Amino acid sequence: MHVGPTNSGKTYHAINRLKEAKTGIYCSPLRLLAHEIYTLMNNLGKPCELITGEDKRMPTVNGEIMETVINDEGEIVTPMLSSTIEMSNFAREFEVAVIDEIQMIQDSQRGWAWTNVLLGIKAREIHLCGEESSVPLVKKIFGSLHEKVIVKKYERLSKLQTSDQTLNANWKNIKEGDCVVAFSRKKIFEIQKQVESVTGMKCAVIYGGLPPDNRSRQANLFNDPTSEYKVLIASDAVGMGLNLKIRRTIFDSLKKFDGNTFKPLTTSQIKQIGGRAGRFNVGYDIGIITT
Ligand SMILES: Nc1ncnc2c1ncn2[C@@H]1O[C@H](COP(=O)(O)OP(=O)(O)OP(=O)(O)O)[C@@H](O)[C@H]1O
Repeated sequence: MHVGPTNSGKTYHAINRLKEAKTGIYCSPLRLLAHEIYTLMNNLGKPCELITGEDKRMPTVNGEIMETVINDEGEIVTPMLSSTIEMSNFAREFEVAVIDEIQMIQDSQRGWAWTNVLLGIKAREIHLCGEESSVPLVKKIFGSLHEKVIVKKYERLSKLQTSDQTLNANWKNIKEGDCVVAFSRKKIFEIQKQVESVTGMKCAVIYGGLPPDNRSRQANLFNDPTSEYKVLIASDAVGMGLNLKIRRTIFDSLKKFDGNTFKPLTTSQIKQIGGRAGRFNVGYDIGIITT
């Protein structure tokens, strides 16, 4: 297990191990991250297939789609596979499996997928990345199976501070590198309109339902210092894995609708989402969180 706060290099170390493996699978919490690892592996010359709920892509070699390789069972076989967690492959055997954001195993709606992969994936070595809070549960599960769990703890690579001042939804105070987090698509577009009109800066937009290619484009626009997109308006979809050049995370609300009622965000959710600010090696050394 690679555990620690956001931006502490957990995924970096797990992916480094995946890069060395002859065969491997990356199980992603998000389509966009599955795409990222698919692209990374193929660019490294390790043929990698992509499977998400709405996309299936064969490996590419020098930008060209690779010929299909089919095994005796009629399955397409490539050494590497990057998939969303719900689309993980339980039939194939892998040297290394990387399961990202393992704390999601405690999620009431999607936790089943992490449980399935944890217990069902056929890999000699499983690397779990996520919050330290998931260690007791994972140890309990593997303990009952007499499997060994090694826990590696990481420290955050850049500083994270909370601000003692709120913006009070006064969007005039928005600055370059800010990311406003809101929890409905309607609210995201409302804020985008307001921020653009009062600051004159363009806003990139990221939310869960946005197709992955579009999401990558928005992330690239925001990260590119030469683009006119200086601000990001996003849902909590930014809370997982994306490398974004955020200076300050501004929560539009500290409550989120869970399908039944509005619930206050937990400390861990605030850290996960807010911790996107000040990401190591991609911009600002100190991240700031405010409302
Ligand atoms: N040892 C390292 N050398 C160079 N870059 C690193 C190193 N460790 C991490 N990074 C870079 O720092 C950034 C954050 O690392 P990473 O994504 O692994 O963090 P994480 O702990 O998995 O965080 P999160 O849970 O937020 O995704 C990435 O851009 C990663 O490439």
